Amino acid sequence: MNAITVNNVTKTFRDGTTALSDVSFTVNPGEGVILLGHNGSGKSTLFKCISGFEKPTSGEILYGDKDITRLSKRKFRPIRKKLGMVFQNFHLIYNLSVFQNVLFGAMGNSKTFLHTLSFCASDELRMKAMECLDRVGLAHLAGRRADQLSGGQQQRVAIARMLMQDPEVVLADEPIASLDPRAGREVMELLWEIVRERHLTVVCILHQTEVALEYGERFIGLHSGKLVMDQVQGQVSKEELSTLYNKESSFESFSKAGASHE
Ligand SMILES: Nc1ncnc2c1ncn2[C@@H]1O[C@H](COP(=O)(O)OP(=O)(O)OP(=O)(O)O)[C@@H](O)[C@H]1O
Repeated sequence: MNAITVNNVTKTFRDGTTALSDVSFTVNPGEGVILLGHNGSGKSTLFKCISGFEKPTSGEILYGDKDITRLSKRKFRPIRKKLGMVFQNFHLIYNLSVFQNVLFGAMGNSKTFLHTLSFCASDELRMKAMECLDRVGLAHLAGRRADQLSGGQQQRVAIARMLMQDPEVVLADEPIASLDPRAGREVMELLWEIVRERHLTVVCILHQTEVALEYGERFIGLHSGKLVMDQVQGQVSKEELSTLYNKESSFESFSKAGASHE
């Protein structure tokens, strides 16, 4: 298992918007980090940089000892496979079955796209897809079209699809934002159970401060592109987390506990 180290990352887009400004922190293997911040604070940009969809303008992002910002697409591919993504809007293929959606999760590990189509997939892959669906409690819905599921069920399918990848790291971008409170809790409970049982590293963007406090071991806060909070559980209150959502907040009172993680 590898640590993820973000070193002095700045990202300025072509139109001059600086989304991240000199951001540094390390996520240790197996750590459960909640990333918080107001709309536009840079959370998604940071995720895109960590998952290789955006290149930082300066700084480096290490996966273990490899600087992913300098790797070619080909060299980055095996690392990309270790990064499982869960999105707010699930990103399923809605006119395909639940089973087929989960099989697609193996695409990065399979030799060709064809190997992940249900009629071409090996028995081994098919069995694994059913195991992943079973883990999220949806094996009985394998044959149903993805668009005929509730939001909570769709997110569970997305989690099963991610498990097909055998990820080391889970990057969850507001995984419960599209769900009602009850379904959201169920998804968080399931996601956290899975990351704990597999000792996965997780970085999860959340807007719900109570949920964040319940699940996070560590809280990283961004404000206008800057890292303004890095605290472990027990060091931070709901009120302090809430100040991250006020663009006018001043953060001088927060110590960045990052030093304790380095
Ligand atoms: N491709 C882009 N080109 C120009 N500016 C961008 C681009 N992507 C994001 N930004 C800007 O960068 C800043 C950070 O955006 P980002 O989406 O990372 O924030 P966020 O914290 O994820 O917000 P939200 O909670 O609303 O998803 C914003 O000002 C946004 O408008």
